[in-house]
Amino acid sequence: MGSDQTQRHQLAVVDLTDESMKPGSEAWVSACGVVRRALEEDGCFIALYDKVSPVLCDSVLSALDELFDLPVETKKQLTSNKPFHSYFGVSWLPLYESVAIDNVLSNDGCQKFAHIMWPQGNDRFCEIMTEYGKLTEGLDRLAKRMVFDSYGVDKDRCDSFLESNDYLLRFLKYRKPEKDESDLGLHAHSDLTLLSILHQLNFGGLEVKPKGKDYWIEVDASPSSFVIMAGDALKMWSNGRVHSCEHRVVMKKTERPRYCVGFFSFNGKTMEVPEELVDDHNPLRYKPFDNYDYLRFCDTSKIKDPAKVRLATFCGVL
Ligand SMILES: O=C(O)CCC(=O)C(=O)O
Ligand SMILES: [Fe+2]
Repeated sequence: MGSDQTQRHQLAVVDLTDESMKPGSEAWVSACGVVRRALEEDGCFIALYDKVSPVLCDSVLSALDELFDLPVETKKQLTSNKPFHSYFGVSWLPLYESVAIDNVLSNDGCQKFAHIMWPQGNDRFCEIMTEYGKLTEGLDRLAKRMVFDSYGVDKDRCDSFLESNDYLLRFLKYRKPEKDESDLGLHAHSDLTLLSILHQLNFGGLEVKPKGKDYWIEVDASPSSFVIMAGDALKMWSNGRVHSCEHRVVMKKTERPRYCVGFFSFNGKTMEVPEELVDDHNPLRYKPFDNYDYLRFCDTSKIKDPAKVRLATFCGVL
């Protein structure tokens, strides 16, 4: 449906490489407006961010080749008591496989992961992923600060919110489809996160569906462009203003596997809608909630419900 519409619908691009864009400056205020509109209408925007260098991207790519070459039995040893934090590979998504480092920025997050994958550990892998994680955290903080600013929620509240953010660094590999196999890499879904930052390392394939539309927009890959997407938790925090982005992956015709890195944020403390986002036109829609309770809630059959329904059943104000 509507390939013309798809071509006309461009996702917002926000250039965060501009060092002069400091909070409070004219450029910052205008960019915050773009971010807010994009998250409300499309659920995502493209951030241009050059702190993660092409050299680091290449190192991540080689590290991922090495990681995914390990036997499936080894990767399956990655388990977690948090839902959606373990190895993921299922027969109904034959092209897709992923593993993740929980608490990637903690002292032992990477080390614990590396010891599961390589019994002797892997210092080089940890160095690369720690550097990558820190730089991507910078982008996450910037994006959240822009969201808070755009809704008039002050810096101190943003800082204290960020203090209780947890980060999961997920590595995703998609093999090329065999002849007669579907090219669907990952089914349409929205994430349970606050923000999901997706970095398509070598090939595109990610598609997003803008709010209320019936077409998909392809997102190009480049080392310096990151897709910043709102998840269900940010939708609840924003009193339903932000759209929790629906997305999927359709594999391109490539010989090489596609690699993507997802930097997913959750909040470890009870979250509530800030008072700035509630008024007569926008009455309170969600009760205070716990992000990890929400993951546990979705871990059962609820994950199959449309995002709107599962959010309302989880903590909607009746
Ligand atoms: O591979 C991608 O581009 C998307 C991954 C994704 O949507 C996810 O892990 O939730
Ligand atoms: Fe996703």
